[in-house]
Amino acid sequence: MSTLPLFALLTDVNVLAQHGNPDAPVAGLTLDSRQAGPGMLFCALRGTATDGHKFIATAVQQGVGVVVCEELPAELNPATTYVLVADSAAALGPIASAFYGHPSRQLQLIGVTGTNGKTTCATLLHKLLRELGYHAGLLSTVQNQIDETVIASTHTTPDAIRLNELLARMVAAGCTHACMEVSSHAVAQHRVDGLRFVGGIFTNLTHDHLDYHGTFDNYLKAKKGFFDALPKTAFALTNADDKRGPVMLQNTAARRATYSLRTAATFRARLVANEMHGLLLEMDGQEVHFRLIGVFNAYNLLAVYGAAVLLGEDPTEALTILSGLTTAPGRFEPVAVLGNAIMGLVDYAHTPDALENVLQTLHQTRRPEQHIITVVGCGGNRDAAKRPIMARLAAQLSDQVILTADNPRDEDPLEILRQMQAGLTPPADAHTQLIADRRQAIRAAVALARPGDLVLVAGKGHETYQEIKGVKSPFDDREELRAALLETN
Ligand SMILES: CC(=O)N[C@H]1[C@@H](OP(=O)(O)OP(=O)(O)OC[C@H]2O[C@@H](n3ccc(=O)[nH]c3=O)[C@H](O)[C@@H]2O)O[C@H](CO)[C@@H](O)[C@@H]1O[C@H](C)C(=O)N[C@@H](C)C(=O)N[C@H](CCC(=O)O)C(=O)O
Ligand SMILES: Nc1ncnc2c1ncn2[C@@H]1O[C@H](COP(=O)(O)OP(=O)(O)OP(=O)(O)O)[C@@H](O)[C@H]1O
Ligand SMILES: N[C@H](CCC[C@H](N)C(=O)O)C(=O)O
Ligand SMILES: [Mg+2]
Repeated sequence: MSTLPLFALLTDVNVLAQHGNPDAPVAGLTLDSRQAGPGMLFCALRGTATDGHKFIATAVQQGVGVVVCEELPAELNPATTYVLVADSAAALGPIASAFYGHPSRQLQLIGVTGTNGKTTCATLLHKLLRELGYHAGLLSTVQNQIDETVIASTHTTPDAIRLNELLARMVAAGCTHACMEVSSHAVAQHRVDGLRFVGGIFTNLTHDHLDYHGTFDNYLKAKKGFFDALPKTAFALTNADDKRGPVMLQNTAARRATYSLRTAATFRARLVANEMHGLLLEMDGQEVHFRLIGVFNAYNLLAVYGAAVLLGEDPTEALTILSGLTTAPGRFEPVAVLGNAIMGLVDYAHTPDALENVLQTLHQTRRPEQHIITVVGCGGNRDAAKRPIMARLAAQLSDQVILTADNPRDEDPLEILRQMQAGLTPPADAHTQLIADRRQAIRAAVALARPGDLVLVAGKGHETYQEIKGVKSPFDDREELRAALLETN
């Protein structure tokens, strides 16, 4: 087993005190005592449910050689080295980066942050770089990729250890570029600390995750923290049309650039046509057709185009490739069945803004006689404040709505539905139903549809499971919708 001496991992860490052997060999890293083993470094993190410091003794019993912590245990094991730091989470990024040979420094690493559009932008940029001929990696909510090899994803942004391990695998596979999503949780939990980015993209900021961040201001600060940490060699590309776009770049050392559909900006686009089969945009003076649908995707496309140009790619070549790209899985994904004229759509809209955008897009592009039937829910153990807002938006912008379960996790599915229902005002009640079982809800929506109508199943997109009471069972909106459409054929 190859090891590295501890001191080599602490170069970028502010160590307050150290007990034991500074050259202790480190064979692996973990932040979870349940994964701890001989010769490993255990980093004790203060979490949301518990405190990793409680598990130091267990980790030591399991043979870890090094413990990184914010508070030393009362009794120290003479065979273990203890490293005291002010913030373990902030120390872990640089430690993981050093352990895996600073992979981010060997890649052109681009991070995308914002409430909505991260997966779409990161995936489009990855596809674009691949078509330009580069070996490139992707870290996203849907999946991680090394070129075309898929590695399952558990988080939008993995923890610092897994993140650096994946980046190192990309470097080993010959990748020159990597595109990744940077979630607000990741910034707040220092998952990306110690990485060297060559560019950052901001999409937008609207309501989400207030359960975790407490206030909108904290949520904004988490996103802004990513840009504050960018080096001056990087670019920072923001959405000038978003109210919070400019503030993101306020304190960044990076080269600033903007994109806009409405105002003067480094990268400009004009909407020529927004239709069910795609967008026609004038981008940087050239009129181009794109296969993605909806004005919100015009922003994603423009951001990716801007990033490609800032990376030094040829603008015309970038536009030509972008024009042929399809979107990320489960994002405005059509589900059609031969012989059935009902138009099915699966989308990952799980925030009020995303749901409104998708429904507005359907309004802007549908024929007048087409009805919109929406199936939507809200996740359990997540921001409850968005529940009534999402139900109200769904009811306002659809002809029929079915409220249903979306990963209720540890919560009572019916209670989540009641909280959603509280957002409805009387006339909306008449065209809204509650069907907790998502399969039944999708079937009921299809049964309500007439030929030509639109059935939108929102909130789960690419997900292939439904999590109820801690148990994940296979469930895929696309398969369920397809099965329901086949049944009514
Ligand atoms: C709320 C949140 O972000 N939780 C993440 C956090 O866990 P936590 O703070 O709850 O950890 P904890 O259970 O309190 O434990 C504290 C520490 O003790 C350790 N421990 C715990 C028990 C034990 O026996 N031994 C032990 O060592 C844990 O490993 C941990 O290091 O740190 C863990 C390790 O990095 C993450 O896996 C976990 O993600 C959970 C599963 C999660 O659901 N996260 C979601 C909310 C999330 O991060 N989402 C964002 C995307 C949001 C978006 O895209 O909009 C993401 O980036 O994926
Ligand atoms: N630029 C955008 N502005 C607003 N809404 C968008 C935008 N792009 C996508 N959406 C909507 O948000 C949904 C989620 O998009 P996407 O997966 O790209 O976002 P994300 O930021 O990665 O989300 P998550 O935080 O869950 O990782 C899409 O299915 C679509 O409904
Ligand atoms: N990244 C988001 C995704 C929510 C998707 C929705 N289907 C849910 O499970 O709540 C989160 O973890 O809050
Ligand atoms: Mg995502």
